[in-house]
Parts: sequence; structure tokens; C-alpha cells
Amino acid sequence: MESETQAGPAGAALPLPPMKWDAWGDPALAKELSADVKALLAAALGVTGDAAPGPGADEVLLHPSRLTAEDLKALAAVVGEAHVSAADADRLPRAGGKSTPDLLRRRSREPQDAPDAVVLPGSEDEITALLALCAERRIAVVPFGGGTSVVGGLDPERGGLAAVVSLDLRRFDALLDLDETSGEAVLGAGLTGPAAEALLAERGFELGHYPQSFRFATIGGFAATRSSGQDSAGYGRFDEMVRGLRVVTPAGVLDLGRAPASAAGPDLRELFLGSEGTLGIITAVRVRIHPVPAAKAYEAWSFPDFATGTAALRAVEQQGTGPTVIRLSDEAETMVNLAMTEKIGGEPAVTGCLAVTVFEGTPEQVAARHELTRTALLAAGGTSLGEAPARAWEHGRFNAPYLRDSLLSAGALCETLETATDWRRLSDLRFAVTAALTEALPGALVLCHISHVYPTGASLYFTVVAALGSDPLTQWAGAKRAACDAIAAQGATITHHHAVGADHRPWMTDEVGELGVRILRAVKAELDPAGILNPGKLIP
Ligand SMILES: Cc1cc2nc3c(=O)[nH]c(=O)nc-3n(C[C@H](O)[C@H](O)[C@H](O)COP(=O)(O)OP(=O)(O)OC[C@H]3O[C@@H](n4cnc5c(N)ncnc54)[C@H](O)[C@@H]3O)c2cc1C
Repeated sequence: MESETQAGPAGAALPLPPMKWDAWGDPALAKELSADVKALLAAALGVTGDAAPGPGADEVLLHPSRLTAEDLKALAAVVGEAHVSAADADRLPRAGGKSTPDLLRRRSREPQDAPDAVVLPGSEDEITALLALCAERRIAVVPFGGGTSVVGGLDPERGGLAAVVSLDLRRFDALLDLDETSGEAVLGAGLTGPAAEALLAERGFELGHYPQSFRFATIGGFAATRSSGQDSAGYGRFDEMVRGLRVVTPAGVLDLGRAPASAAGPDLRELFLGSEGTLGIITAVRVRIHPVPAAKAYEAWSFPDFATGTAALRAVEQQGTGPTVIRLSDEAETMVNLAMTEKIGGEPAVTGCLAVTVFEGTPEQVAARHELTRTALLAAGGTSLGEAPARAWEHGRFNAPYLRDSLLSAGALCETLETATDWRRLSDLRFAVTAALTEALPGALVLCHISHVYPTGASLYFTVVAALGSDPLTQWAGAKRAACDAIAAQGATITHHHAVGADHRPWMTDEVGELGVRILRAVKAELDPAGILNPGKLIP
């Protein structure tokens, strides 16, 4: 597990996010490209060289802070001197998220945008006072959780206001309650995935939310983006785990969700799940938890092609046989061993399409779920590959993002995008998005997998690798636009779990309609009349 305070740019006054400012994750875990990956890059993309190195943290140029000394004094009067900083070293690591465009922007030698200051409130009262102060002084507020957004959710947009601050929730890091009888816990919004799981594990419980960004993303971020983890088949998406929320808005504090189910009108929790910091600051989340599983089983499968594998996953989900993890790589992803991080680019370990299943629960539950799932997968044309490839997937499941950094440094652009639709339209969607990406990026490798399944449909997750052009930001923007247009044309969702942020905002009207947008704007006008909360995100 990564340490919580890693070295970042020198001169920081505040605790830094536990991630490198210009790359993914813990620098100690960064990896050189293997000889196999280098060979794949050369053969598939003609990429053989190194891209020019980016600037060091002390060489990066930020636009100067627009806050006055008086503004900073007023902010400090709310949160204390020790919890405000306008130092570049504190602004730079909160200048954006961790999409490939974010990393390219961080590596630029041009002057960059960054929040004008960073504030670390320690209580809801302080957040209330901060929001009032920012409304009065026309300062935008970008809530900052783990900083892992991949959709521009953390862009330091001022939205026509005088300045913008990053409101870092790291001090909301307590396990506030654990109700063993009901199987619920109240978690501070700033707890990272590992910190939350460690606190729950001390009492024998687990949340079971493991997105690939698990090591750095936070409870508040999961709620604000409707995140989905790799164990979603077993434990559900994060929004399905949420039983209640506390939210501080400029108009007041909300404490939502008071019973396991309710018929008291529309469910207002849903307004804040996925609100991406535009409607309020989530300070605590009450979640469903379960005992740490006593048993676990693994089995990998091969399917002759993606269509057969897709039908098999559908059968498993519609029969409800109960795997905790079930995922299927397409032929291209299987061929490059993407699901087994240590083997990427080597000799293909599996032919056809690889599927991974994992089962958790009591020994009896695991045995029963495993057997039912095996029967369904065998009947659907699967061939068992035993445990090893499934264990290899689990072993490397949080490590693939490190590869993206090394690829960028080697001159290859690597980015992901995702969507979802019903089973009937899944195959057409995959072809349409793949075609859009390959047309926009000739010669690119486009890989795809299914990792979240529902009785009525599934998500598709695409990984794209292409040779870096001379203007990679424009290069990727064109490809992303083409893929998003293809998704919209297919009637699929613009995002299954990465959220909307700034990047998907142009497709929100298509997703929810003009009236839907007007409803969102009306809610925002009621809660945030000064428009200070995360301008330029989510709501067109
Ligand atoms: C390598 C990589 C892998 C990823 N894998 C997955 C995955 O498997 N599944 C998945 O769902 N996502 C994934 N993501 C996307 C990202 O990790 C999720 O969106 C995550 O939920 C963001 O959490 P965070 O704490 O980092 O939030 P941040 O990135 O800090 O913020 C995300 C958005 O939520 C807002 N926000 C954050 N905290 C709060 C709060 N307390 N109150 C109000 N608004 C808030 C921010 O303003 C921003 O708009 C991945 C990202 C990367 C870089």
C-alpha cells in the first residue's frame, strides 16, 4: 500500500495528495516498459523512441494566483493558517485529474492553469463558512477527493468568477460509525479506498469497492461520480452501496437517507450521487458493508470469440449465479495479455477471449456460486483455464495505470473510455466505437472488455494505444469526440462510471434531453445561486 505523504514539488505548505503530480500513483511502483511491450510498440505502432521528457516540478510554470492577500487572510480566518496555501507547490498537484490529457498538460512547458489556492477544511461548519465566503467574494470551489478524475472533473475552471480554490477533503478521514447489526458504516468523504477498508477490516467488515483507482480515490469521490468497482457483480456499483449522505451546500446542510427503503417521494440521495461537486460538498457517506469474506475461489475461461463470451456473461447474470467478479476481454485485449499486467505484450497466454471469474463469501456460498457459474459458462461454450490466469489478473489489477506513464514517456498515447447499453445493442456499440477510434487514429490498437454486467445489459471499456502525434492533445480530442458521437448515435450512455466532468458535458443534453438539463440547472440555482460549485462540469 502506498504511503499517504509522498514527496511532491518542493516548498509545499500543505500535506500533498499521495500521488505523483505528473503521473499515476506511487513513484516507487513506477515501471520501465518490459522488452515485450517495447517489441509490441515497435511492431504494432512503429514506436521505437523516447518522447521528450517533461519539465520537473520546479520548472513548471503556473499562471499566478488571482487571490489577493486579503482573500487568503479571509480563507485562513475560516480554516486556520495551516490549512490554506497559494504556493505553486500546493496548487500544481491539484491542477487537474489523471486522464492522459491531464498528464500531457502537466508535462507541458507552457504556463498552466491551477487553482488559485488550496483549502483544507476540517468540519462541516468550516465548509459552510467557506462556501459563504466564496459566494461573497465570487470565488469558484472545486471539491478535491483523490484527484483521480479522468473526465476533467477537477479542471480549475473559474466560470466567469474572480478566482477558483481547490477544496481538499483529506481531513474528513474518520470511520464515524459502524453498525454491525444493520451492516452499515458511516465513512468520512476524504478516506481513500485502502484507508476505509483498513478501518472496516479492524472490525471484521469490508465495503468491497475496488475500482482500478482504488489505492488513491476517496469515498466522497466514489459517491460524487457514481463509481463502479471490479467486484460490482457481487457487491454492486458504489451508488448501490450508499444508504445515506451528508452534503454541505451553499443553501444549507442535507442529511439524506434514513431507512433501508422509503416511499417518501423521489429519492433525493440520487441528486447528489453523481453530482460531481456541482451541487454540494459530500462530507460523509453511509454505506452497506459485509463481513470480510471467509472464502474465495478463482477460475478463468476461454471463449472462441467475443460474441460467444458475451452471451455466456449474459447467461450468468440473467440466471443470477452470483460471481463477485466476472469480466471478458475481446480478442485483441486477450492477444496482448492486457488482463494480466505482468505478461502484457508477451506471447499470448490465452487464445480466443479470456474471461475471469472470482467468487467470495462463506465456503458454502462460494462453492455453490462457483458450481452454478461453471455450469452456465460450460453450457455457453467456455473452456476452463483453471485458477492461474484469474489469480494473475487479481495480482496486477491496480497496476496497469503505471504502464500508461511509461508508454507516454516512450512516445505512445494510451487512454481509456467506457460506456454501457443493453445486451441487444452491445455488439453494434462495440463495432461503432472501435470503428470511430480506428478511423480517427489510423493504426491504433483498440482493445475492449466487459467488466460490469447487469441483467439487462453491460458496460464496454475501451483501451486505445497509438503513436503520439506532434500535437497529442488535439490528436486525442478528435478521437474522443468521434467515439462519444458514436456512443450517442448508438443510444448508449456517454459514461457508465467515469462520470461527466468537463469532457462529457457536451453530450449531456443528448443523454438527458433539454428538459432534463433545465431540471439540473433549476436544482443548481436553488442550492448554489452564486454558481460557485465546480463550474463548467456536468451541467451544460
Ligand atoms: C487509472 C485510473 C483508473 C480508474 N478506474 C476507475 C474504475 O475502475 N472505476 C471507476 O468508477 N472510476 C475509475 N476511475 C475514475 C476515478 O477514479 C473515479 O471517478 C473516482 O470515483 C474519483 O474519486 P476521487 O476521490 O479521486 O475524486 P476526484 O477525482 O478528486 O473528484 C472527482 C469529481 O468528484 C468531485 N468530488 C470529489 N470529492 C467530492 C466530495 N466529497 N463532494 C463533492 N464532490 C466531490 C470533484 O470535484 C470531481 O468533479 C479511474 C481513474 C484512473 C486515473
